Amino acid sequence: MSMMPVQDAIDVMLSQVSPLVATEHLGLAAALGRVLASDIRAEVTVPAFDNSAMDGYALRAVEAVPGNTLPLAGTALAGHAFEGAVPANNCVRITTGAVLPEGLDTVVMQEQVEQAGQGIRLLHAPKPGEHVRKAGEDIAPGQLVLSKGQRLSAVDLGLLASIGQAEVTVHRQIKAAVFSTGDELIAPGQPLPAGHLYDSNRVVLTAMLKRLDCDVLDLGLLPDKPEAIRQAILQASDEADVLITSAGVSVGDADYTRQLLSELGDIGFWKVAMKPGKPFAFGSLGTCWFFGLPGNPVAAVATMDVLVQPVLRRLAGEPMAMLRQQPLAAVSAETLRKTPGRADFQRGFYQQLDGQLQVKPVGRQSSAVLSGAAKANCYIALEQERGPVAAGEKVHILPFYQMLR
Ligand SMILES: Nc1nc2c(c(=O)[nH]1)N[C@H]1C(S)=C(S)[C@@H](COP(=O)(O)OP(=O)(O)OC[C@H]3O[C@@H](n4cnc5c(N)ncnc54)[C@H](O)[C@@H]3O)O[C@H]1N2
Ligand code: MOO
Repeated sequence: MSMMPVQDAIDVMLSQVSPLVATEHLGLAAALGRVLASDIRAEVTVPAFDNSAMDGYALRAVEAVPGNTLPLAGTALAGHAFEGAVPANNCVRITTGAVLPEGLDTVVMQEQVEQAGQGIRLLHAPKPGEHVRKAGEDIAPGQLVLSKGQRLSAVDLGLLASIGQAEVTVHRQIKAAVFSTGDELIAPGQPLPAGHLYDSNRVVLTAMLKRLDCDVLDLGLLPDKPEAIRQAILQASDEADVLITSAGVSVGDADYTRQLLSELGDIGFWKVAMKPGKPFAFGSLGTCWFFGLPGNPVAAVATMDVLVQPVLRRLAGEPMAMLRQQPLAAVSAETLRKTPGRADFQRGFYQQLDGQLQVKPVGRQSSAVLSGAAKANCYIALEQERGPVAAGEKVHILPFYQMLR
């Protein structure tokens, strides 16, 4: 089987999955990171009334002649409006957010007046409407506030609260099963026998899935025994929407996962022209999608970020238009090794320097070494057919804020 270019692999997967249809109603406190299942339109006006943007004095702009003294007719505090009519050539003491009294149109900041007996003396001529927030200037009734498919941020939740909404309808969470395989693996916290290493992939993958608000079904650390792996695959296909495994997808003697998958389900494709991450497998087990990630820790992370992330976001209900990762242009500070044939996702650190982004590789670039990846803040994404990069050449980077870190 030949290697599939990265974008083709993403396109093939996206052409097959569609958003989970089930939805649920959640209170705002539980909705952070969830994906909206319908458009949200405002039923209210925000702000609901003309109000003051400053602490100061409300008046009529036509009566505000510098040097004149205006007597105080009363007080308007936030939450406690001034009731009644304001006599001609009077003003009202007002605080930020208080209702603008009937008939008044302008607010003068308190720093721009002098106290004068029972009133104030104006030091400047305000513009009509100065420091007044008009009713509806933020949101009008019927206005689209948030669109279906939007993943809710902290600010989005605040926006919903500001229009009086206490609940939202969101897509249900993706149920994602995860397991690790390998007789050489030991759970963290245990002593490490000779020839073994700790199972870090399951920890990383679970955390990355939580970043996308998935409900994780941890099927544990499995030995290289076909029967154990078969049971886990069957459980995942019964209970989960996706199964994400690491290791066992290459050509080694104990690489059972891919073998079992072709027996129990369908392999869509295997091998992507990506470094790290070549032995990635995609397929299905009935209604459960399967992603077989390479065992090397950095390869598992990179394939999760670049290949699996868009597919999970689509499944969660995000629109196609939101899924494409947005590379930035940067200048490489160093020469980079690269051979044509696979798109390379080197781990880099970028910063702003002399008005442009500059990037350099960090740590050892081996796909078995997590320490370099932990210091990086971006992938240096080198195109499939590109060769070595000289210092000073333009490259594309994918900042980790777009990734599942
Ligand atoms: N003859 C070939 N050998 C290899 C090829 C190839 O094309 N031909 N590809 C290499 C590449 S690239 C990768 S990546 C790995 C992927 O192999 P597998 O996905 O089958 O994974 P394993 O061989 O079982 O393990 C690879 C490596 O990762 C460690 N590992 C596995 N699971 C975990 C875990 N949960 N936590 C931490 N580390 C893990 C494992 O011990 C190995 O060191 O194959 C190359 N070989
Ligand atoms: O491509 Mo493997 O996934 O580099 O080490």
